Amino acid sequence: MNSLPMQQPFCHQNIIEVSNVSFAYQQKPVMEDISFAVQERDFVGLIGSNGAGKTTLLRMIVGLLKPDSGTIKLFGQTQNDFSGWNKIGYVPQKNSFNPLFPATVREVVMSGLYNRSKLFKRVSKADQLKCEEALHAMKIEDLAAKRIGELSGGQQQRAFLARALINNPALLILDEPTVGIDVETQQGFFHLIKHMHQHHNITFLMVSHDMDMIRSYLGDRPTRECGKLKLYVKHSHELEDCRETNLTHSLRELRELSDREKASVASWKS
Ligand SMILES: Nc1ncnc2c1ncn2[C@@H]1O[C@H](COP(=O)(O)OP(=O)(O)OP(=O)(O)O)[C@@H](O)[C@H]1O
Repeated sequence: MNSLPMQQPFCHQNIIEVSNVSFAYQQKPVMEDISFAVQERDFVGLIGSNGAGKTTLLRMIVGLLKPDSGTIKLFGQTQNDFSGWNKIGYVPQKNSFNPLFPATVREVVMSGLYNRSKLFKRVSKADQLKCEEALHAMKIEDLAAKRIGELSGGQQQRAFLARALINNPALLILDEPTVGIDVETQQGFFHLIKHMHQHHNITFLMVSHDMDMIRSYLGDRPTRECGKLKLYVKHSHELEDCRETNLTHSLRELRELSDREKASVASWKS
């Protein structure tokens, strides 16, 4: 009998696996024995009252805080073994920048590319191109040369999203990304992240207090509750499809590609 474990369908792979995690600040417990998993192509909305520990949890996931007990795996590896940090884009809770902060928007966005090995290298043409693409995606090309501190809160938030996008992340972790952003920009932003979720194979973990947005995209009821936290989850396509193999996904991608090509030929002809 074949004793090999059955291979998981592609998009059922755990991207984040939080197992029995507890954390306290100076002996004051924030969460106890939390476990959940985020699978590839999930969009997870993390909801909870003020002080429930949402930011603390995100900071543990991205390695800025260490759980007191329990483990967190990323892309199947423990955080100690994990080296693919550039696969993760993280936008922390809104910061307000001192208007005198010297970096320009372009420099802030570019800094998303730097890790220890790149810090002292010259910026390549390819890196510049990535930066321009990220600025373009967030529609802030015209602000690129401005000092980040001169921007409005919403514009700063876009710059931080561009910074998170520059590495073309597989996982985007957002902590209340639309706080302080006007309604129109919020709608544009949600439209963009939904598009990224449905068409660009990005997995999302997002803290938000915007229940209208959460319900409209992720449904009325939480899929899971752990401690004081509620998780609203939507997979990027019908889960039934995932019972198939990778082939379903490949076919879907081929179909989407061919639709896009048809659309671009049609627009070229007209
Ligand atoms: N650096 C810190 N030192 C001590 N206590 C902290 C620290 N950061 C957060 N806390 C406390 O830990 C608890 C959880 O904070 P956290 O910021 O994770 O909550 P949250 O769910 O993100 O809240 P909010 O919705 O208000 O952003 C709160 O009681 C908070 O006061």
